[in-house]
Parts: sequence; structure tokens; C-alpha cells
Amino acid sequence: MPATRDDGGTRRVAGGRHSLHNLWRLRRYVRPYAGQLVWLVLAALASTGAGIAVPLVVRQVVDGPIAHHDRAGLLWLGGLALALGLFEAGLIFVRRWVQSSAAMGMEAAIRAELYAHLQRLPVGFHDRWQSGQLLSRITSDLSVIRRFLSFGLIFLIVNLLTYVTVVVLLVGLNWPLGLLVGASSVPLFLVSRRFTRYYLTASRRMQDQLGDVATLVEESAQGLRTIKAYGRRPQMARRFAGSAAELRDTAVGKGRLLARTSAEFDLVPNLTMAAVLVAGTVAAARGALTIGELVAFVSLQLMLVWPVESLGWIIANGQEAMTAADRIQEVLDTEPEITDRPGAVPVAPGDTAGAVRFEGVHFGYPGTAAPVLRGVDLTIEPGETVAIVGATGSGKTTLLALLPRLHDVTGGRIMLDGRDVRDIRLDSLRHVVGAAFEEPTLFSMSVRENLTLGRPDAGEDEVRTALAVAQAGFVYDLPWGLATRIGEQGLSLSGGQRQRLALARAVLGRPRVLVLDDPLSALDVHTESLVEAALARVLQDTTALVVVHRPSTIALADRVALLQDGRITAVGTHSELLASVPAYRAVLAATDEEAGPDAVPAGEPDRTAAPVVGEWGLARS
Ligand SMILES: Nc1ncnc2c1ncn2[C@@H]1O[C@H](COP(=O)(O)OP(=O)(O)OP(=O)(O)O)[C@@H](O)[C@H]1O
Repeated sequence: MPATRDDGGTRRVAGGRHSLHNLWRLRRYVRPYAGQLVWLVLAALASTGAGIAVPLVVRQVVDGPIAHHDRAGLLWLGGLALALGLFEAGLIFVRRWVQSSAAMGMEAAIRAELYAHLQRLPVGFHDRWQSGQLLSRITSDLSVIRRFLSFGLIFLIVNLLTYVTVVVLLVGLNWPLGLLVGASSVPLFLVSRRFTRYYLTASRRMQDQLGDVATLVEESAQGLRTIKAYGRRPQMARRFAGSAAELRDTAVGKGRLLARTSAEFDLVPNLTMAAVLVAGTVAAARGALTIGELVAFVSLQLMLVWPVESLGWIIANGQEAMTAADRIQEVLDTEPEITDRPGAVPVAPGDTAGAVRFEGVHFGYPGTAAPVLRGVDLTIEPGETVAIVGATGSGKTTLLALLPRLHDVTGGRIMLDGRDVRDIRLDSLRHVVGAAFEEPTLFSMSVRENLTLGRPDAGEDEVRTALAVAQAGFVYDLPWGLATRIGEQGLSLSGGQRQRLALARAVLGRPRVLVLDDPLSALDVHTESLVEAALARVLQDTTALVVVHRPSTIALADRVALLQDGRITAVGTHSELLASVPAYRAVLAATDEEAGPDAVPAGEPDRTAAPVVGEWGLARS
């Protein structure tokens, strides 16, 4: 289950086996690097082998050349120990060099797929998920997995093999002492088992809380103006401090658990070492063990200290990777609900007349009880412009979003030229249906890139025409003209400028069908009338569905549809509805009051065959 906006209750910690399975499922990203990983493990084993061989050489030195005063033998064996040391160092260097590039490659591949999947997921998914949660998954969770694949996993294999090899050698050197060392694995196993039980939960909690903190930072950065304007800085700071404190407490608890367990892991080899020293000295005194064997035994046993001490860290790293894999798979396992149906066909703008029909359309947002739309029937003829009017929250934006399939209907269907939009290939549908929303999003790219988002191949003339329609000629006056970088981290534009750019972007695609969600709301009266005049020309041969919040925008429409209680309750020209539908008059009066005096433009042409301005007066009275 995703961590949703009301996520407290929906989060859960997957069971250990389930988490391990999720980590295992990431193996396909490891596959391209399998060859490198095999070499990595071999290099790690060879370097550890060289390390293990050194104490055995030391035994030969002590029992041979030192005991017999053999200088030549000492030089030879000393040279061998040096060569082994250099060999080990060289292999460690090679392993680290290769492992970082392999791990980075795997991390980049998972990140690319996660991002692509997020793009495929519908708007509804992004409505439900906190963006900070997604951000933390694509950044910190992936780093945890990289650390595990590049270090944790390799050391887990190498340390386990080292442990087994050294214990076998120790048993070979002196079996009673060797078995004593081997028996120390029992407390190690018990400590690890208890540790894993608690650490997995703590690590999931911390990664979720990290996502919460990221969400708060993101919200605060985006809403900084509002926070400052309302003087809510102290409250927001307290809210953030609360979340940060929770994160800190979890991290401290997790750190303490690791510290306690690491101390227990440390204790085991040290106690074993003490026992071996006492028993080994007694055995050497009795002549059951040579001094060289005792030195080799202790030196070999010392080689177990690091693998055992690092066990806590490796298990912790593995558990964090398991929870990170859970969190990543939660996203990857979410199926994109809005996809091409089997047999969906592509449509081309040139072959599309643009007849749109809503037939008994129902829609409700997931997780909400009451449907927003409850049987919408509406026909829009090719080239016709229909304005949607309705009280605030009546579902106008929702209705528009259904046409390009930003959401899918939950009942009924929407037809484009007699074909259900779900039977049209999504990419071509969105090419044919252009959209501009009330709150336009501009990306941190140049003006040109923002404009040509839907038509990267658009020529200079087309760009110029689209900018003229949207009265967005101001872009030529920006410091670097169309090459000026805007959006986040770029030049800031006013609300009206952003809206005009978004409108230019929508008309540049030359879509056969346009959905415009009050695209002129942020414009001043003068600019609005200029945009309307230019837009009216574009709309002449385009089917358009325009949500109207400002009464003046109705001038663009051939007909008006009134949305009430989830249904279209009246359709007609503006004058017809004004004359015969009291609810229409009420909605307009309410909207007009909200919009204020600026909403009434002077001398607007009325495409609905009635003088808009005069009738606004009538509507208001
Ligand atoms: N993502 C969402 N999840 C759940 N409910 C939503 C979501 N978006 C909108 N709603 C609800 O759906 C209803 C219709 O919203 P919508 O934005 O379509 O109305 P609208 O007529 O365009 O409103 P306005 O005129 O204020 O822009 C509202 O009750 C709103 O709370």
C-alpha cells in the first residue's frame, strides 16, 4: 500500500520475508553487471585469501628461520609475506574501483525506470501520494540500495566465506581450540536474530519519516509566499521541528540499537580470543602446540575480528536495503490504470473532425464517497466551442480532465468522432486534444522548450503565431528572448504571463480539440479582450470545451452548458439560458461577484448571439 496523503494509517512494514523477496526482485538490475560482480567477489576472496595466508607464513617464519637462525629462509619468507601484502592491497584497489562504477550503474538504471514509471502513472496516483515520499524513494532509498549492492552484499559474501575458511583452518591447526572459536557463532546467530527483528521496523519508520520531512520542505518552499503573507513562519517552523524531531528520535533509537548490537558482536570475538590465549598458552606449555602454531592461530583468529565486528553494520545495511526495496517496489508495483486498451487505434489530427460526446458519464475520485459527475450527457459539434458554467466545486475541471484521459470515467463513455476515447491510443489522443489549465505549469527550461513541449518540431512561424494568439509577445523582450530559462530556478513570470505561455503552448500543438480551464483568469481586462479576440479566430475551426469562471470568457463560446449536481442541466446560447434558467443566472451572479468589477469587459463581441455586457447588468440586478 502506498503512503498516501492520510498515510499514517495506510503505511505498513512488510514482513522480513516479503522485504527480502522485494530486494531479490531487484536482481534484474544486477544482471548486466553480473560479470563484474563475479570478478569483484573473486578479487575480494583473493585479497582475503592473501590476508589469511600471511599468518601461515608467519608460522613458518617463527617455527623455521627464527627457531633455526636461518637468515636466507627468513629473507625468502619475509619477501613472500611482503608480496602477499602488496597483492592484497592491489586487489582491494581494483575491487573498489570496479564496484563503484557497477553500483552507480545499477542505481542509475533503477532510478531511470522509477522515474519513467512515475510518468506513466495517472494523475490520480500523484494526487494521492506525497511528492516528498516519491522524492525520498528516488533519492535516499536508491542510495541505500546502492550501498548494499556495492559494499554490504560483497562483504556479506566475503566475510561469511572468510569466517568459515578461518574456522576450518583453525580446526586444522588445533581442533579443540578451533571448535571453541567455531562455537562462538552460536551467540552471534542469536544476537543477529534479535537485531533483525527490531531493526527492520525502525528502518522502515525512518525512511517513511524522511519522506515526510522532504514533503514538508517541498511544501514550505512552494508555499513560501503564503506562509510569509499569513505570518505563519513560527507555526510552520514548529510543524517542521516536530517532524524533524520524530525523525531524529527514530534515528537515535536505530543508532542505539545498532551500537548495542555492535558492542555485543565485539564482545564475542574478544571473549573467544581471551579463552584461546589462556588455553593456547597452557597447550604450548605442555608441548601440545608449537609457539609458531600459537602465533599463527592467534593471528588467524584476529582475522575474524573485522568480519564479526562488521556483522552489525552489514545486517543493518541489508535491512535498510530491504525496506528501501519495499518502498521502491510499492511504486513500481502500482499499475498505470490509464493505458491503451487492447486494439486501441491511433488517430491523426488531420483525420479528426472533432465531434465530442459525453454519454452518461459518471466519475468519482478514488477514496471519496460521493461521485463528482453523475450522468453527464453533452454533445459538442466539430468546430463548436462550448462553455461549461457551474458553481465552484461542481466538477467543471474534473469534466475537462476526462477528455484527454487524465482520469478515466467510472461510468458511461466519452466519444471522439464516434469512438470511445479509451479505444484511441493515448499518445495520439493527447496529440489531438490540447489542454491549458488554470494554474499553468512551466518547467525549468527555456521559453521555447516550454512552448514546444507538445510539438518539439514546431517551426518559427508557428511559434510566432501561437504567441500572438496568446498575446505573449512579452517573451521576445526577456533577456535572452525565447532562449531565456524560466520556471523553477529560472526567471519568474507573473501569473498572467505564465497563463499566456500555457495558452500559447496549447494552441501551438494545433489540436483538433481544445480543453481550456479558465485560461484567461489571471489576465487584466485589456489583455483578456486581446487574447479573446485572437483566440476566437483559433476556436473557429477547433472543437473546444472551455471552463468559465469569469463571465466575460463566455463571449468565446457558441453554446453554454450548465453543470449542476453532477449533471448538465441546461444547454443553450447564453441568452437562452439567461432568459429561461434561473439557476444559470444565479451561478453567473455569484461568479460575477467573486470576480469583481474587472470581470466585465467593455464592448466584447458575443458569439452566443446576445450582448454579454448588457445582460450581465441584467443578471446582477
Ligand atoms: N484529486 C482529487 N481528489 C479528490 N477529490 C477531488 C480532487 N480534485 C477535486 N476533487 C473534488 O471534486 C469536486 C469537483 O472539483 P473540480 O475542481 O472539478 O470543481 P470545479 O467546478 O472545477 O471547481 P472550481 O470552480 O472551484 O475550480 C470538488 O468537490 C473537489 O473537492
